[in-house]
Amino acid sequence: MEIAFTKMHGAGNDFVMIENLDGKIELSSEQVAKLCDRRFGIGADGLILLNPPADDSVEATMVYYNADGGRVDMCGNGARCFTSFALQNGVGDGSTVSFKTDAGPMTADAKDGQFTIRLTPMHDLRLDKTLATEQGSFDYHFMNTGVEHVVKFVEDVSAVDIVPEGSTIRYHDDFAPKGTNANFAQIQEDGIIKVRTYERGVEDETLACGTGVTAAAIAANLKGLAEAPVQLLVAGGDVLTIGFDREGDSVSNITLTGPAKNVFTGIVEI
Ligand SMILES: N[C@@H](CCC[C@H](N)C(=O)O)C(=O)O
Repeated sequence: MEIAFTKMHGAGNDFVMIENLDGKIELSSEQVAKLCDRRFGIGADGLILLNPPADDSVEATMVYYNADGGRVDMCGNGARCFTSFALQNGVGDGSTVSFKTDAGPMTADAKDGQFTIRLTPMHDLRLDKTLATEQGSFDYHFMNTGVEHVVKFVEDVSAVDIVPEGSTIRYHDDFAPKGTNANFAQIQEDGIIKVRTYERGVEDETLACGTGVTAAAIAANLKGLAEAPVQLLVAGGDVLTIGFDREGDSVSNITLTGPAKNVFTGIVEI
């Protein structure tokens, strides 16, 4: 079977996008993993299906798979690419799209090459926790911004050995059985937060993580280290912007703004 795809990226977090508005394409996790493989497939951090809406409250459904073929609830950079891809495929009103993800419904819009998604409410917040590992203990913050994220503030993010440190957090018993993504964040003097992320399901550092920078921005704000809107510099070199309202300990109306770009299109055999 041949499938048409578009390769896209959002701040260097890259995805295979497949238009499936007739709902005919169903992929096994093995097929997704092969399509995302950088040697035997197209190569990507994740794969996204543009599926039909499940009901008339939205215009489409976003189905997200990590590169390992596992389906997870949400992907922030992926949702920006999904917005652009849906608009390119005639979904929405030309600049705005509503869609369901496994994390919940969301709306998004496009303006001047920037895409803004309104995220589902943040939950499962755990601030100021301590993680004991074989390498020692450290403080962290945890929350679900669509998917699970640990945020660890560090002095110099370039000095972090992301894969061993990130995988220690990702597979730690405290986050079992689902595991978590791990973000290392440095508050720079200019107020921009530099973030590097180890992603579950890619099992490596990615060049950006939208829900991860959202967690870092909210953690920084709740700790009195940043004011909304928060700007975050990701490993791919782009700056993403997180907006939200804060009242006491409550955070609402969370938005993620950044680029989404087409790279190439093609036909792949599965
Ligand atoms: N890159 C994404 C997050 C994708 C899901 C993540 N790997 C997980 O397993 O939770 C983003 O931009 O948010």
